Amino acid sequence: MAQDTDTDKKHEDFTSWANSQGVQTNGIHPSKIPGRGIGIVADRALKAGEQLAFVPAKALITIDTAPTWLKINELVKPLGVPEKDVTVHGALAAYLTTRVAEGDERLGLWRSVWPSLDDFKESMPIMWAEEYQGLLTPPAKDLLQAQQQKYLKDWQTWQSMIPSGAEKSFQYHWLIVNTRTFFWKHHGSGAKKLSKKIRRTCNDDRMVLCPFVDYFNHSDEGCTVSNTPKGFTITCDREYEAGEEVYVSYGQHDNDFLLVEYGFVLAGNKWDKTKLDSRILPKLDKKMKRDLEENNFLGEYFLDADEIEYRTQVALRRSFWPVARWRRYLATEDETDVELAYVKARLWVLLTEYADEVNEMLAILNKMKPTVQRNTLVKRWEQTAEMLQVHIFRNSYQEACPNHQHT
Ligand SMILES: C[S@@+](CC[C@H](N)C(=O)[O-])C[C@H]1O[C@@H](n2cnc3c(N)ncnc32)[C@H](O)[C@@H]1O
Repeated sequence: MAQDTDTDKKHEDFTSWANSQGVQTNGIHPSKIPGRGIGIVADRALKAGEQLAFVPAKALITIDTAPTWLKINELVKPLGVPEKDVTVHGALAAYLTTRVAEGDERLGLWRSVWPSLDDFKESMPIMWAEEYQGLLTPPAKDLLQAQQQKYLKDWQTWQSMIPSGAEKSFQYHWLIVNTRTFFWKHHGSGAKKLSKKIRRTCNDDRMVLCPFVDYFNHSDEGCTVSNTPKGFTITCDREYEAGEEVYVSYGQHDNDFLLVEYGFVLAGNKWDKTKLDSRILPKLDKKMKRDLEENNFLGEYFLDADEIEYRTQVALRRSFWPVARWRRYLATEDETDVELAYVKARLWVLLTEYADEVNEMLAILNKMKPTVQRNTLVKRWEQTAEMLQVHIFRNSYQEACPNHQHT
């Protein structure tokens, strides 16, 4: 109980500090939410269209804040790193790491409400033991690999700037930036001082840390987050009852992406889908891959609970049709009933093989000690199984040949 009071006090103090920085909040407060860390909750009944929060530009930590101190222009050359490799993500992580090591007071209250390194060790796959990483779904494994490479590149760029022995702190702050930044397109004069090359790369990751707004948890639908040169505004998307959690949406992300980038999966996610590349790519020979690549159809084969995406359909047909027949399909999408029945049968086999893999993974996971990591993995594999089952049923013999009577 005493701990909860401490937790409340911490968030009250941070909110007062944020207010002193010009952050306006209306009808909402931060609160502990089981399974979601801290989130934002309605103080009272809220109406659609109400402004819930405003964060002025001066309260943000941006590439404009960081380089003034990091003097990126002067530092990039001695770092010996090509300018194109300098990311805003890495710069912000280096900035936070060094400021924290120097005991920056401004960050003190804000940091006190961030998740701990131990929280990340449980939730973020990049911090998991290899035993758990090896049990991720294939699409999540691909995402994790890309993230690990991104991290490594940033670490190699910035390590000479980081106080010795602070790699763990850099990694922690890199994850803070990964999970708590928002996209802001209005960089100010600080960014203009950066070389053109760096600014070009900044276009790809215009990340900013936004006090208070970084308390909002994600849902597939949520309040509107808008930004202007003046700052960020959060506008209520619908009616909320007092005590109800209020969300924003971080984007139209599937659960493999949410898991790797943010450390959670949603129970109901209208944007959820699963990638079939690990099943389809091995069925393609060199020539098939070349044909697909020439037509911009190589890789990124998804299905969701409703449909098998068009590029997946295209790749599947290339895996067993002669190229001339496949090109006709690309041009007209025509196919006979017999051809369609055959496609369905091949799809059924592919999805059934994947479903067998899912069941094997679930059997392994179900024998493991129920930790947070293991439970998250079980959820993700079960969600994958559900999406596959819909299409296994739709492409089953009975569905493909509804007029056929079994005797
Ligand atoms: C921008 S922060 C939101 C505030 C955060 N919950 C906290 O405790 O400070 C993003 C992180 O919140 C958590 N999160 C956001 N939405 C979530 C959700 N719907 N379910 C579970 N965790 C969520 C994840 O750990 C994510 O990395």
